[in-house]
Amino acid sequence: MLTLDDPSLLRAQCLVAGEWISAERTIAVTNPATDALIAHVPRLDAAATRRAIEAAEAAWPQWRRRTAHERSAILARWHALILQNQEDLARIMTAEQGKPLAEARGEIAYAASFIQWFAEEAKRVYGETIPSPVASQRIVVVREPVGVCAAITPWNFPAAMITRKAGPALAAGCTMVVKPASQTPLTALALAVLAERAGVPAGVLSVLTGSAGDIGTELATNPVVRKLSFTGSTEVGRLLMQQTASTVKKVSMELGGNAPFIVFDDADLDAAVEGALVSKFRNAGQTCVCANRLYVHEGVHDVFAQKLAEALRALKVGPGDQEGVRIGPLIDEAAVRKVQEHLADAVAKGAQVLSGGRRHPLGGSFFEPTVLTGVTQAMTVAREETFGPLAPLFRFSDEAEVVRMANDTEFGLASYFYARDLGRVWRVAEQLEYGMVGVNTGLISNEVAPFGGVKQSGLGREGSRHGIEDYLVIKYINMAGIA
Ligand SMILES: NC(=O)c1ccc[n+]([C@@H]2O[C@H](COP(=O)([O-])OP(=O)(O)OC[C@H]3O[C@@H](n4cnc5c(N)ncnc54)[C@H](O)[C@@H]3O)[C@@H](O)[C@H]2O)c1
Ligand SMILES: O=C[C@H](O)CS(=O)(=O)O
Repeated sequence: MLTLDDPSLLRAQCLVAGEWISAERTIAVTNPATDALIAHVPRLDAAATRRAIEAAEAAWPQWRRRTAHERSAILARWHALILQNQEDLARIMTAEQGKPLAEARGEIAYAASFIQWFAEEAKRVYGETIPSPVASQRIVVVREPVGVCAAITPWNFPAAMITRKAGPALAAGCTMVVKPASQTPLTALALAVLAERAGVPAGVLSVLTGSAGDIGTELATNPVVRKLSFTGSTEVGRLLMQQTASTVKKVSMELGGNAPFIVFDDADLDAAVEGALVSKFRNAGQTCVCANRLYVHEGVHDVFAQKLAEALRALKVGPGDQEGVRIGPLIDEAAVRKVQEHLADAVAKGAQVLSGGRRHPLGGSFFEPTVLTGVTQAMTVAREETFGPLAPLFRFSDEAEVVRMANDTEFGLASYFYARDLGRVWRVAEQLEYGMVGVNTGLISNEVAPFGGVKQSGLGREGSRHGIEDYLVIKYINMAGIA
């Protein structure tokens, strides 16, 4: 049973055009740890999406005319309300997504930090003047909100992936229609309750649950929508890029990953093990920046493998609302099957299970944190994002060879390596073909740095001073006839 200090935050309705609406057709939201029903949310369609888009268009002129300071003050209130309700929001998140409560609390704080960051960035959308080549002309450049925006977000970070988009959009003076993942809508709807309480005007922010295809296609093809920001799989990202092309929308794509995690022979091994635990097993391995391939120098491989396996054995697996749990359930049965497929393929091709390797005795979608050794580039786990608690170890001996193997993927989101030689740190950091590089750390995500990938891991950056750029357009004003 989900017990909240403020039960009104558990909202089984959608915020559309300033109204909370229900629907005859609904989607069941269940707890992945217990399969228990939490709530039914509306199964909205393209018509409801059009209403939200029309309301966003109608609300935009007034919202963009507010001063940056006024928008900033509303975002600051939203930030404060999120933190004041952190415990309830974390409970809702753990119930519908499964992550341990401590991680959920952390995600709520992380999500709130984007609202706070962009409340401040709203006041720094600067323009420029350019010396004119013509004496009677003056050249001014201003940056303006792009207009009605759409956001489609994944289930693994149900709060932060929304605020990482809504924060800069509203700060820039845009309006936004959000479609959260159907597995984790309640966190998004609770954030919408708090946005409304903070003073976000009707129509400026709508949150719709329902058919991904129906809502998504409307958001991707409706000409009123000028910008679409997507976080999710590369496969769906490609589809949305095709669909948005018909109306030439701005797009931000935060897509899949296949992060290498390299441990050199001069690494601090205890730090590397700690980094591997964070990078590989946060959210039970269900993050886009999880270490997906662990390359360990042959000179330290066996010690590192034993240390990692020993550290894993200390991690408690169980429902996220239980005290001390570090590894919650995977989101669903399909996620477990993908881990099993990667595991079976690797073992069939010669890998060995050092630790774990089975469904957890708790049953359901719980899986033992697993370490594989003897893994090679020929195995599926080297090419596909596992998105589960499976740590495949690859041996290497040569720096140039391991950089080549690390870059041998169509993905380019996050990468990590542990080394202490300064020359090696610079060489490897510069040669890794990724949007983000963690050096001697397994956790690189924060609101101040530009988060995003290269190659087929996406387009654009979220967070940092760059994150608001995707919600702005540049206008050049030439004033002639000046004596
Ligand atoms: N780069 C990042 O910042 C980042 C962050 C989190 C997750 N991810 C990636 O997301 C994936 C896991 O999340 P997921 O399973 O929710 O991804 P997903 O692509 O299946 O779904 C993401 C969102 O897209 C919606 N969607 C699905 N099909 C759609 C369609 N045809 N049209 C419109 N919308 C559609 C879903 O309902 C959901 O809201 C992984 O690949 C992970 O790497 C990336
Ligand atoms: O799944 C990847 C998200 O971006 C989570 S985080 O930003 O790395 O915490």
